[in-house]
Amino acid sequence: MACSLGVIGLGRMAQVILQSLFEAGQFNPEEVFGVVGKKNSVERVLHQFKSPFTVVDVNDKNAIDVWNTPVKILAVKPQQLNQVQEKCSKEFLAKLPAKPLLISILAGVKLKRLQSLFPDHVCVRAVPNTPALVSAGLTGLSWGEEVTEDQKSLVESIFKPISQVFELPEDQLDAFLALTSSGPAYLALISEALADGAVAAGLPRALAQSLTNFTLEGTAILLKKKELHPGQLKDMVASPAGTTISALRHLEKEGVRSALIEAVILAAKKSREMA
Ligand SMILES: NC(=O)C1=CN([C@@H]2O[C@H](COP(=O)(O)OP(=O)(O)OC[C@H]3O[C@@H](n4cnc5c(N)ncnc54)[C@H](O)[C@@H]3O)[C@@H](O)[C@H]2O)C=CC1
Ligand SMILES: O=C(O)[C@@H]1CCC=N1
Repeated sequence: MACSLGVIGLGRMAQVILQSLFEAGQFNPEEVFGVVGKKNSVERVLHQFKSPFTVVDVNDKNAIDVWNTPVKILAVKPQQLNQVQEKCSKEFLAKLPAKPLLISILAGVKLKRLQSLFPDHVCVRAVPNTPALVSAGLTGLSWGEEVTEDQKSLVESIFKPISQVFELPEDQLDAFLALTSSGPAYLALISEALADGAVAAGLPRALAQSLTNFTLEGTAILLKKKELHPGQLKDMVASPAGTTISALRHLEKEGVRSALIEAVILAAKKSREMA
């Protein structure tokens, strides 16, 4: 049976997307054809999913079948893009009724480059993030030339069950990625550090981590629901001569605000360099 969805590269982010698509019933496992980079990854991926979908490694003779799918998610690292392009089968592409859709989630790689590497495809860029695993993700989308309204709807139907979707001009995608795709790692680091602080101040580890997560979640909900500016919330919490203002004073002295600003700028710069 010809598969409807090809996935090239089944690392961490592709697995998040695929897992969520299966859970949302958006694709059935038997409709999916996956290609991985190494032979021993086949077993790892199948074990992880526990659902029977076709996965082969890039050197398998059947790997070429992935080019026979009308929709593909390209999820290798930017450095692996040329290797993928070398295996692209013109023979299959010529047999497809319409130009197939290639959805690239690669950081930084521009539509212009994708279109020149894969001229027989209609290309789209999607910038997802890991909270998609719990349907709380964000995805930035930029459309390549020739994308039809039907293809736009199809791409949205892939990402909407797992994330809020934002259509953006392509030149904003690096900043979007630096904030939302890399963001979970910054917040995880902050979460771990805050829990360490609570342990140092006397709480048991598991309780400290759980309370930290609730505090982050509650704060995000409060800011969003009440449409508060972060500065307003800070002022609501910091009592005169109280605990919070002494902690905030220390954070400012250590340059935490500036470090976070620079972190996002650096991630956006790195994304641009990956192009
Ligand atoms: N991890 C994240 O949170 C996000 C990642 N991205 C982008 O998603 C892409 C994948 O990232 P990760 O999943 O984190 O990386 P990863 O390293 O976990 O996954 C890449 C996978 O591609 C496989 N691969 C290598 N060469 C291949 C080939 N020729 N054919 C098929 N498969 C091949 C590798 O074996 C590996 O499993 C990157 O381009 C990254 O910029 C975008 C947004 C968020
Ligand atoms: O760290 C990375 O390069 C990828 C892209 C954004 C999140 N993870």
